[in-house]
Amino acid sequence: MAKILDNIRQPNDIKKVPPKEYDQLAGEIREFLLESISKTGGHLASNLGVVELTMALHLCLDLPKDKIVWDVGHQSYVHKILTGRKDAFGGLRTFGGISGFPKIRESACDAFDTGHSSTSISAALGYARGRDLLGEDYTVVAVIGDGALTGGMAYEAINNAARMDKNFIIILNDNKMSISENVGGVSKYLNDIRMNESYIDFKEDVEAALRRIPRIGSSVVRSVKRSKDSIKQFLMPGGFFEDLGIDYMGPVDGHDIPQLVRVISAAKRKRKAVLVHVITQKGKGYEPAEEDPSAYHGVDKFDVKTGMPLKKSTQSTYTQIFSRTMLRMAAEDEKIVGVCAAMPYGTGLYKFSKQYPDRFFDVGIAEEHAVTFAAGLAAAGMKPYVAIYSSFLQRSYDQMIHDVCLPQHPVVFCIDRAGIVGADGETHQGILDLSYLCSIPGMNVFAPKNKYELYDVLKFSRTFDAPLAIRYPRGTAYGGLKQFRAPIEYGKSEILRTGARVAILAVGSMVETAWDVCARLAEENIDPALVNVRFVKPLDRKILEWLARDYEVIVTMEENVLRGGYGEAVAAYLSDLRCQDREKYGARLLKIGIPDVYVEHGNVDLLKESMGLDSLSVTQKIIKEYKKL
Ligand SMILES: Cc1ncc(C[n+]2csc(CCOP(=O)(O)OP(=O)(O)O)c2C)c(N)n1
Ligand SMILES: CC(=O)[C@@H](O)[C@H](O)COP(=O)(O)O
Ligand SMILES: [Mg+2]
Repeated sequence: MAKILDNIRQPNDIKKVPPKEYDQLAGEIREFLLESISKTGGHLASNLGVVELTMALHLCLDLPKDKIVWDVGHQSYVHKILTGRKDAFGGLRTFGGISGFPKIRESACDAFDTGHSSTSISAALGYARGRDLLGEDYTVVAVIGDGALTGGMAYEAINNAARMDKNFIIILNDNKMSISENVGGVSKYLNDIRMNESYIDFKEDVEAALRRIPRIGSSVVRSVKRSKDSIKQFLMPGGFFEDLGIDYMGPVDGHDIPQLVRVISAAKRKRKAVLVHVITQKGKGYEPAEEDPSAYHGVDKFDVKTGMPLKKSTQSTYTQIFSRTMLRMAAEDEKIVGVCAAMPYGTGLYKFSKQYPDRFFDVGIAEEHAVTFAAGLAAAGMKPYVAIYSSFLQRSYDQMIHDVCLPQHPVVFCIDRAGIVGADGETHQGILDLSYLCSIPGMNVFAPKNKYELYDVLKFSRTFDAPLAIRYPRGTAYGGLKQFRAPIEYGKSEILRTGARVAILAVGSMVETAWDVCARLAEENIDPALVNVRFVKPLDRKILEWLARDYEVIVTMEENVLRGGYGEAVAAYLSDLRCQDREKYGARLLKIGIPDVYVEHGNVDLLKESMGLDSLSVTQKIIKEYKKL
């Protein structure tokens, strides 16, 4: 049977659909999302939850003239389907395929690239201010989730938006969920409003009735609106926003298209900033996702019938090693506390949160606060472990300097998703952390070579009385090289092979690759030394002096951009040594790492190969260098 969705081929095509067919179209979109994402993986529950909201926005707006900025952007699949990209979903998040996030390069209907949380209101406000300065006329809408609304940047923007005297629309998509249950005061506030079940017309009817009271009616309404008690919440939910000068409309049923169209159309007529509070269900329309939206936030390929993943990995991930070790350490030391920013599952603190609820803090999507909060915990005598993804920790650069490293509070940063993460693309690749961490005076940086060493360095961290950052990649934990397990010694690297003429210094995940490179080089009668760097900062100067003196080519390997990375630190030190004695420290340096670029989405191995980080590419580069000797 012909599908309505088949006629949605370009932006605004939805406007040709008769209203009586909206529900059928919504059903077809959900069916398409399930069919497609079950084959490719991606973000499911959030997109199932915004089908009607996205349809209503597309019915009320004229894209690409009007602008929608999707916060985080993981919920923009329906927007992409309605703007002519349905047929590209077979390649979702694959190399050269469409992104899982909005990308201006992909479509003029993607007004702003997103990926990290809580940026939408700022970006949209910038659009609106630019529009007004240029005397242009289009609608600007930020769509932000209740989770993203726990991010501080959103309040900086809301504070600024309150001064708008032209139309500016914020759609708050409230589904009570971040990736896990949403947390904090904001979530409670929104829950109270939601519980109130006050609908727009009912609230207006009550207000109109009050105003009809002769002589005193209007003043009654005014005093109620000024009252601090719950009746205000009833009559005027969203008081927080209203008190800031932002009109509040809602709560609105986020699955009722006619109601949404009516409210969004009304919001478009406002000559100020207006927040439309939309209530949706994350995972709507797919029972397994409705039951457990966290589990279906980000999915691998799965069986639509059962909801189960098609392949279940039996090997531990670095996240699981971290999770298990945290539980063991916490059992022995009550000073150990765990902090995360809205990602207990992803970072491996979920079990810790269940076993030690009083010593676990999920601060919401608030990485800046998480770090300074941890510094406060350390100042109070606790031993804080901040579990956070490499790319999200970028947010907390100043807090790591100002609140942790300058005062030398012993905070441990457990940095997951360090290196190429793959499918999430540019915004999520963890390829900058060695650079930004090593630039901070007083920070110590460790990269474990395998799962045993992650365990060992976590145990080492317990009594380490200074800031320590431990970075490890997404996914399966390398279980090889277990024969090498020298005790962790502060600032010391680990020599795995001595060899001759060529010496490889490999960082973290690159040790596994380097071990394979050594095997390949052996076939060319090249017998390199191999050092597991371990401490990226401080440098193990003794080892570097030895290699610079006794070897002819030094190779550094890191899954990080070269700029400001380990290789450049080694280069600087070798240069200092040569200033002392050019002859003595004459080794040449070959740096292997990620160039000064952003890395798009795709398969991890494929991306590494494209940047020359794979074993064969590294081997060929070393042979080429060796032949110059
Ligand atoms: C700075 C930052 N921290 C963490 C994340 C990971 N993350 C992606 S979506 C999400 C939850 C967003 O919740 P919400 O805004 O309510 O959207 P929903 O999935 O409920 O639609 C989180 C924590 C991120 N993308 N950016
Ligand atoms: C949208 C977002 O930022 C998160 O959902 C992120 O995609 C999670 O990444 P992992 O899948 O590596 O946990
Ligand atoms: Mg949410």
